[in-house]
Amino acid sequence: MSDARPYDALLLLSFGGPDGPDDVMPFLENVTRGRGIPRERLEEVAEHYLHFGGRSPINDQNRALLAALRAELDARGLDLPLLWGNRNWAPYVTDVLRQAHEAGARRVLTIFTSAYSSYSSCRQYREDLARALAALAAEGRTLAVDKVRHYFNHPAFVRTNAAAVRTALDRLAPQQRDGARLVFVTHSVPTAMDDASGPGGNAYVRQHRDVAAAVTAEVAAGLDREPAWDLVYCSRSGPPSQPWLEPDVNDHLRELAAAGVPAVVLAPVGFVSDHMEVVFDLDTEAAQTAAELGLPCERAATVGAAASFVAGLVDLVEERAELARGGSPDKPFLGTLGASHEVCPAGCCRNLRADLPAATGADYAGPVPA
Ligand SMILES: CC1=C(CCC(=O)O)c2cc3nc(cc4[nH]c(cc5[nH]c(cc1n2)c(C)c5CCC(=O)O)c(CCC(=O)O)c4C)C(CCC(=O)O)=C3C
Ligand SMILES: [Fe+2]
Repeated sequence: MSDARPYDALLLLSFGGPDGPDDVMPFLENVTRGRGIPRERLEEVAEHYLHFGGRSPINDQNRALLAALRAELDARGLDLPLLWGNRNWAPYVTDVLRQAHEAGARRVLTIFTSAYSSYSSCRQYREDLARALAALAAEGRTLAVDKVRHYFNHPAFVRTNAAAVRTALDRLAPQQRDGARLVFVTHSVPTAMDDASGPGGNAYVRQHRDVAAAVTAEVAAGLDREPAWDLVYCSRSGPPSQPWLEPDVNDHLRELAAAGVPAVVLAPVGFVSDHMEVVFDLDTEAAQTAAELGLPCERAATVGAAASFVAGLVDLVEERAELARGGSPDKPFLGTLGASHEVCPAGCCRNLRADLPAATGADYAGPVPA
């Protein structure tokens, strides 16, 4: 029987993005406040958004995911309200949690639109939640928030990505397919951020490598060979003096072409849907690089609102609820790292700039008045 108790609402927590040209600069200012991103980089990224009419794809992607989640919750008889809140653009998480509290919610379960550990992909969302809870506590509203575990190695995430890679391979001409390289892509982060990721450090890279290997193993099971793979990065930001994870996807495509690799599948496993990084950095920029090199290149779909992925997310909701009720659910995973924690250990994915409260962690003491 399906059960989400003790939770009385489910929150999809995301990054947010501009909905039109007038939103672009205020959105970018929200994202980069206090982060020392050079002005030229901001102007360049503003151009990427303006190239798409000033509208990020992320909001529509989230709306599609919400609709699919609602349908899957309903199909399992889970009638808890489904909310959507963002860090950098409306609907802002504090406003959404305030409305939820007004409607009677007291214990909210959260899913982040990011599958991995790191300050940017996990702890910063936990800080957003802590800030929202503190603001609401100051208004006399008390809420408790938990999150589902990291889902990078959940079978649903791995297998949905593997199916997308197979589909992309099938789009290549038969004579290119056999030697095609699987190039897994994620968002670059400062190497210092990776060093501080997860309980033991470097979790960001370790988790991505684990996913890449697990997806490749799933793909290989349907072929008569094990394709070669690499993990590369896109969307580097920050000052040039600061080391970020490399290689950049464009540099890597140049190396592969020089080495005579016949074709490439780009698999953006670092992104849960077609964000700006995917439609610009990969589908526009990297596609252009590959075309210049004469290197056949297919981009695999992101998990987006695929039914198999959405079913996995709702499995995680049920798993987390059972844990909260004191049960010991099965925690399925693929790869070598094991099922991740749902309550982050103290100091996990440390903020290198400031020490701020972060919800859903062992070291979180509850709402901190603003
Ligand atoms: C790891 C990671 C994820 C994945 C986890 C997750 O999904 O949360 C992610 C997601 C996203 N990043 C996004 C957009 C931006 N990220 C920026 C800047 C930065 N990202 C960073 C890391 C990450 N970012 C970092 C270390 C910076 C430097 C500044 C800082 O230390 O914080 C900037 C500033 C301009 C620039 O410098 O590029 C923008 C506009 C969007 C929206 C896209 C859309 O609109 O579709 C999404 C989903
Ligand atoms: Fe980003």
